[in-house]
Order: sequence, then C-alpha cells, then structure tokens
Amino acid sequence: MFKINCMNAIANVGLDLFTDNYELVDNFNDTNAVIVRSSSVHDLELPPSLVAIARAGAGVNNIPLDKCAESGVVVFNTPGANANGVKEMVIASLIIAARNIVGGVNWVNSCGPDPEVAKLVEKKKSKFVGKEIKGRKLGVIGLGAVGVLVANAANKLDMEVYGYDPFISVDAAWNLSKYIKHSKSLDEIFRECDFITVHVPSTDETKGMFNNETFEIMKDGVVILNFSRDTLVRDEDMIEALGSGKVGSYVTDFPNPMVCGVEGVITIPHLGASTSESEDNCAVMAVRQLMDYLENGNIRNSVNYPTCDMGVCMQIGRIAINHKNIPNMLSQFTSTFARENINIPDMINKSKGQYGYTILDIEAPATPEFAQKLREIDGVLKVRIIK
Ligand SMILES: NC(=O)c1ccc[n+]([C@@H]2O[C@H](COP(=O)([O-])OP(=O)(O)OC[C@H]3O[C@@H](n4cnc5c(N)ncnc54)[C@H](O)[C@@H]3O)[C@@H](O)[C@H]2O)c1
Ligand SMILES: O=C(O)CC[C@@H](O)C(=O)O
Repeated sequence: MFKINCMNAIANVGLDLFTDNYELVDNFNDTNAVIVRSSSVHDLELPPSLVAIARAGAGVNNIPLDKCAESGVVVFNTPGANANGVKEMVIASLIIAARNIVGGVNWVNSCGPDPEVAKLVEKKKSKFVGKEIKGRKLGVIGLGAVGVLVANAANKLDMEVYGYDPFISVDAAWNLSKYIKHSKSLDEIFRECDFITVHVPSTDETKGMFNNETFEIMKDGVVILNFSRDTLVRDEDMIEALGSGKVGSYVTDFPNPMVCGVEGVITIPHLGASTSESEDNCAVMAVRQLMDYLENGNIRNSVNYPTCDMGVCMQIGRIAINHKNIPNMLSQFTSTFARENINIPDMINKSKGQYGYTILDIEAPATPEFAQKLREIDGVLKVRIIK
C-alpha cells in the first residue's frame, strides 16, 4: 500500500486514477509520495518514507530540489500540462492592459447605482481610450511550453513578435511559428518591444532580470506581463519605473505587499493555470508519473533525476537505486548480486548532474537483505524493492 499526501487541492480526475493499492493521507511525515501545487516544501523535513514529490504544474521553485536529490527523493513536474491556460490568460492580459479595461471597470463600479450612469460613461469614457495590439511589438522571453503558445497566438493576432530563448529545446523550436523574429539578445527585446512577456523559470540567473538598468533600455510606456514568478522583477525598481512612466503598466500573476494597489499594476491572484482543463491535465500527468515510479521504478519528467524507463518488470525481482553520479557504483551493484550467483538479465543506469539512478532486474526475488547490502555502498542514497 502506497501512502500519498496532497499538500494542495488536486483535481479528482487525477486522484481517481489511484487504485486500491494507494491511500490518501493527511500526514506529510508518514507518506511515500507527495502531490503539491504552490505550497512550499522548503522548510519541511523530508521523512525517510518519502520517495517522490510530484509538482502538479511547471514551476518547482517551491521545492528544495538538491535537498530532495540528496535524500533520494525524485521530484517530478508536469511540463506543458497547464500551458494553454496560461497562454489564454496572457493574451487576455495583453488586451486588458492595452485597453485600460481594469481602470474603466473600476471607475464604472465606483459610480454606484447612479441613474445617469449611461450618460456619464459616454461623457467620461475618453479617459480610458486605449491602443490596439495589432501591429505592435511583443517580446517573449523564454520559449518553452508557455512562451511558444503565447508567441504563436500573438502572431495570429497580428502582433509583431520577437522571441528570446538561448536554451530553446528542439521540440519548442519545431512548434514556433516561422513568423516569430529570433532575438539573439535580451537587449533587443528590451529596446524594440511595446509589450514584454516573460516565461522563464525562477532561478539565480533570472532573478531580478527586470530592474533599473534593464528598464533604462526599454521604450517609454512599455507594458510588462509577468506570469512566471515575482522574483524576476525587482519590485522597488518597477514601482519607480511605473511612477516615471517608463513602464506604462505591469501585469503580474504574483501579488505581493510591494506591488498590490500601486497605480499601473494589474494584480491577478495567481490564476494563470487556474482552469479546470489545466488542473485536470496537471493532476492526471502528476499521478501517472508517480504511479509509474512507485510501481515500476520508472522516471519521466523529473527535474532532479534522469529519465529512466524499463517498462513493467517481467523478471522475478526488480530493485531501484538512487545514488551519486560517481565512479564505481555500477560494478558495486552488480557484484552484490554476482556474489550470490544471481543473474541480472536487464538493467539501466542514467545520470543527471551529480545524481544517478539504476534499475536492476534480477532472476531472484529482491529481498530486504539485498536492499540493505546496496544501501551500505558509499554514494547510495535510496534503495527500493520494486518487486
Ligand atoms: N502563472 C502560472 O500559473 C504559471 C503556470 C505555468 C508556468 N508558470 C511559470 O512559467 C514558467 C515557464 O513555464 P513553461 O511551462 O513555459 O516552462 P518551460 O520549462 O517549458 O519553459 C521555460 C523556458 O525558459 C527558457 N529559459 C530558461 N532560462 C532562460 C533565460 N535566462 N532566458 C531566456 N529563456 C530562458 C528555457 O530554455 C525554456 O525554454 C515556469 O517556470 C513557472 O514559473 C506559471
Ligand atoms: O498550481 C497552480 O495553480 C500554479 C501553477 C503554476 O504557477 C506553475 O508553475 O505551473
């Protein structure tokens, strides 16, 4: 029986995939696997029973990836599963910002039940004249699952779209419309674009990429959309740039005490992926990946361990080992079985950065004694008997 702890509400269509061999538990300290959306795992102690964390979403900055890897805990995410939800929100936000829709709606609401409201709006609506997005330049920073969809959709709305991503994947490049201009530097995006939307992960490298120096390069009145993470923007600099008119409008999906209520900021309560479709897609993908890992030892879409797939075990026994990516690990694993004269008809060994993962199919039951011997090898982080 596997115990699963959901740290956030996870769509039933995903949870319903769990068979009778799974139990949903409330206690993080007594679980084999966790499903999480945006709750932070950073300050939690990882219990020895924990083997995997599935992030039902894309961003994993709420999870301590190295600490997990070091404890043999595989962290999964669900790439692309909520990308369409975010794309639609970004397109809506482009238009909302360009047309000052929030300003207009707030003003009408502030009029109260005025019997003359219809006349009043016709008289005063010129305060809310906007601009059309057709023909205007949009810079898309980060051309992954979300960025590619946003770039292609904006192009279809007749925007002139510039894309920047020095690490673009082959798949993303195939999916990107040929009409997207390839920017080779961030400065080009900053210099040329009327609207800039950012779709990169929150990392040390991307932290504070919107700051006084980069605002300096941008056009006056530029509109910035942030559906990635608030860490990408230096808030004090943003507030100054909004005050001076350098930034015309800042749309953010990440309200924080510094930007909430500031003139020119449109704060959205982290709704980018909050559609039933995205929530369902993420839950199904997260649960399927977890089940394949727990039942077969296979890893798909992990952010801290390598992809590793041996299918379903057809042998008598299977053991999965999370370990450091250092010399001599494999020979120590195989000699553990050789000493007992046990054949290994199939195996796989992969690495990602400092960490490695090995699945061994053996012609004998995988016993707790074998597992213990493997655990005693220097550099082994976790050993699981799969079968
Ligand atoms: N608001 C929401 O609800 C919501 C939903 C999904 C994702 N997100 C956020 O958006 C981010 C992107 O999501 P995604 O699904 O497109 O992820 P993704 O991994 O598919 O794409 C990220 C892209 O950013 C690129 N990149 C990384 N560093 C870069 C840099 N310094 N400059 C330019 N490009 C860089 C990568 O090469 C990759 O192509 C996530 O990390 C998450 O933080 C937010
Ligand atoms: O789970 C959510 O609602 C947000 C997810 C989003 O921020 C992500 O990074 O995928």
